[in-house]
Amino acid sequence: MPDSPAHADNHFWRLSPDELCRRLDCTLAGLAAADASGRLDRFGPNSDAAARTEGAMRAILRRLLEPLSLILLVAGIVSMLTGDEIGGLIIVLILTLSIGLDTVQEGHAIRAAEVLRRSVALKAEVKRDGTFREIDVDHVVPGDILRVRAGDIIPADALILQSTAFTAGEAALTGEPYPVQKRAGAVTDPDDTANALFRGAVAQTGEAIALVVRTGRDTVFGTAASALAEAQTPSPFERDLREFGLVIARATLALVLVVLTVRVVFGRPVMDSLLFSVALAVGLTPELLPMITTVTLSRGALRMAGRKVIVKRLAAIHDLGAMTVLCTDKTGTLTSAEITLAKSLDADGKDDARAARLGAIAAELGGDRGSLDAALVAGQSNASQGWSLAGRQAFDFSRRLGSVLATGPEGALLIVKGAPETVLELCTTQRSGAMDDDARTAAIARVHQFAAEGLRCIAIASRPWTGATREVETEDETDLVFEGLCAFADPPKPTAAAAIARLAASGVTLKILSGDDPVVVKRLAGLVGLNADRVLSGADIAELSDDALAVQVQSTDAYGRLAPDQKSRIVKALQASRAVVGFLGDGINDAPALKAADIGLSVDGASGVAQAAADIILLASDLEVVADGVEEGRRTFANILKYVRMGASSNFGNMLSMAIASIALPFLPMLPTQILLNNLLYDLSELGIPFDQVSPAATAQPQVWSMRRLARFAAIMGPLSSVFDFLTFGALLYLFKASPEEFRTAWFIESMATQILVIFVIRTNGRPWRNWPDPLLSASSLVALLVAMVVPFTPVGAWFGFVTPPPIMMAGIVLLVVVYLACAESLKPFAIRTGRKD
Ligand SMILES: Nc1ncnc2c1ncn2[C@@H]1O[C@H](COP(=O)(O)OP(=O)(O)OP(=O)(O)O)[C@@H](O)[C@H]1O
Ligand SMILES: [Mg+2]
Repeated sequence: MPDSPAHADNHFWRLSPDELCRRLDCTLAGLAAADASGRLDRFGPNSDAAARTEGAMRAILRRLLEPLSLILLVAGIVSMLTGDEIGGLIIVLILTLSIGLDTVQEGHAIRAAEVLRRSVALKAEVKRDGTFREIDVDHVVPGDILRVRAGDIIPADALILQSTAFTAGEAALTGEPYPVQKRAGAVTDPDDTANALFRGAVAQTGEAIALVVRTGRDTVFGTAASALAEAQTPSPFERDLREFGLVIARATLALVLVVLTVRVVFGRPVMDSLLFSVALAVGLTPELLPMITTVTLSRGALRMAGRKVIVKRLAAIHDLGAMTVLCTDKTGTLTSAEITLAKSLDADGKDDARAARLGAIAAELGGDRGSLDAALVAGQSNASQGWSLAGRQAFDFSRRLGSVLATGPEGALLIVKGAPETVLELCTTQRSGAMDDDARTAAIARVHQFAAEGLRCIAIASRPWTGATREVETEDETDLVFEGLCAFADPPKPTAAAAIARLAASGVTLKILSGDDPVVVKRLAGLVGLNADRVLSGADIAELSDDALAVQVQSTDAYGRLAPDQKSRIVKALQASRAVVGFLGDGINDAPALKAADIGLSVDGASGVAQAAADIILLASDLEVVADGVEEGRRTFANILKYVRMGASSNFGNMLSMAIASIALPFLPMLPTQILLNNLLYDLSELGIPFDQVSPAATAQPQVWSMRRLARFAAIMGPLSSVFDFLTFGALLYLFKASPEEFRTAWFIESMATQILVIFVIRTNGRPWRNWPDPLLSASSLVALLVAMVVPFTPVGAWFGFVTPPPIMMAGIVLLVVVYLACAESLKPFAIRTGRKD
């Protein structure tokens, strides 16, 4: 048998189950666990194999092969061979150290984040050793017997063996916008795939059992197009960050070429000038930026995990911190997940258990996975005893209706349940006689009265089935007998109001986007402290143009009776006015909105589509957890901003001064090895940034990344740094009459001190002494500074070409550094002042 099932047959749906079993060497009873693990080795994991993490050796090689590293390596080796052993050795040593530092930090961070992401990996239900069990989607193998239910993402290509009311959404694969019916049985048209499931489609309704034929990249649509594919477009934050790196890289290249050309044209030694230019380029490139971002984000992800928030897409941490509006569905987040059956009434409103019993039969046999169904089943134990399933029309969130054809003591009975107004429309009689408009109005009035008491209702209807039993069609759901109402208690969580207040205080507005009755939504909104003056319903929204909706969503915080696509429409309407929108939901009906939102939040145990569409998974379905996550997100972002600000102002400013000086001065302002040491120590000083704490002010409001604000910051702080560099040059040359060696040493010290110490100014928007950094950041910067200060005075300094400067020169340097820091602190408010349009 061929190892790749792709060879088995390109059109597996044309084959019978028996033929496929023969080719796949399996039976319809499912695999034994041992067999399955053998198959996993043979066929590989059911995933996009390209997503493998790189090993340490590869990571090192990748960094070594970057142009700058390569030039440095060659330059170091050439220096060693041509007599400058110490100089060459230093270059190679520094290169090794920075690559090592980078690899270890980043590798560690990426692994930690990966472990977290795995902990919320999607599950699939397959039959192993005779029973259905949940396994990681990656571990599904050809030959497995698979069970999928509404809300799942199909994990592999498979042939349907059995199905009930099963439809699949294949829009992502085939472009077909509507769910298609899927059922077992041979097809007559060879291109008809009604009996096939494809990896990445979404199970929309019902349930199916199927034989897995292909997995992973062998599947018909591969892994790229499907709902399982994790490929995401970069967020504005990621794009800008990359752009920022690119801008600096281009500036570096231009600068270095100018320096090199000018020096060579003026007859300076070529090799010296080349090495100097390369060192300058190394000093200029924000080579730590990717590492610092990854490490900071991963550390953020770890801290968030401690607060029950798992991040699937790292950049979502920033987006969460930037979020201004959070839309949420109602059940489970604002209310407790445990909905309970409170009352069962007959058509006239009298207490009667029949409605609940029929509801429970439909829920148990129907097998949908909603919380209302769970409450029905729990409320009427063993209701379905003696009844068996003959057909079904799975619950549809757009119609808000579903039905079950059951056979039992009363014969064959169609049981319909759903939203009261929908079901009542379809009823023509009730137990006691005809069902007229008055009776309907009375029933709706009862529903609203319950809603005012905090109970939500569904209606139950039935119809004796005549003729042979078969699958239920929409047309069958007419001429129904109204059986009564089931009322459920769905009380607000005790913590909800406080969490909403906390979110509001931190600049995040909450909006309820529910499929439930507007009356129920209105009451709940009032209870948890939201603006409940006005509730828009799905019907209201359908009347509005996109522009009109964009205006309405500004002032309306509660919505009811929304269809799934209306939830995403509201999200888009909010985005139109530049809000950063989060959506929190767990149902199959929330998936479109989760995708549309800037940040999709779901909960552990939510339906597969919701989890797959989400960027962030909450381990506890609680708004408190979201508020915690928002805080962490802002904290993480603030730390990334520190590094970016440092790079954009002090580091870049210093290297710019160096480039200008190298053209203006008759000697090199700093030797290549000195620049490399400078750069290494500077990098070292910043290692503590991801661990740093953040002032409460920096997390109080949504933090949006803004290139404009960064440019403003750089435009003020950069020149300031250069002014002081030139003051230093002037003082050294004309006041202290420094020799080239003294000049380099003194400037090395000045440049290290200003670059490193300014972090204490930049890291907070307030006064530095009001907000001390984390000990780790203090330690990393002060140790780096100490090394920079001490090296010139030791024998090691001589290897780098340092000399001991006279005390009076050192005093001058110290004075300059102090004045620089004071100036930086006084200019800071202007550099960070935010314009109204930001
Ligand atoms: N299993 C079910 N049986 C009968 N009716 C149902 C069922 N599930 C949902 N409904 C009806 O459809 C409506 C919308 O469903 P649901 O409340 O789950 O939507 P939602 O948008 O997820 O709302 P929520 O904000 O409560 O999570 C319900 O109010 C109810 O009337
Ligand atoms: Mg819901």
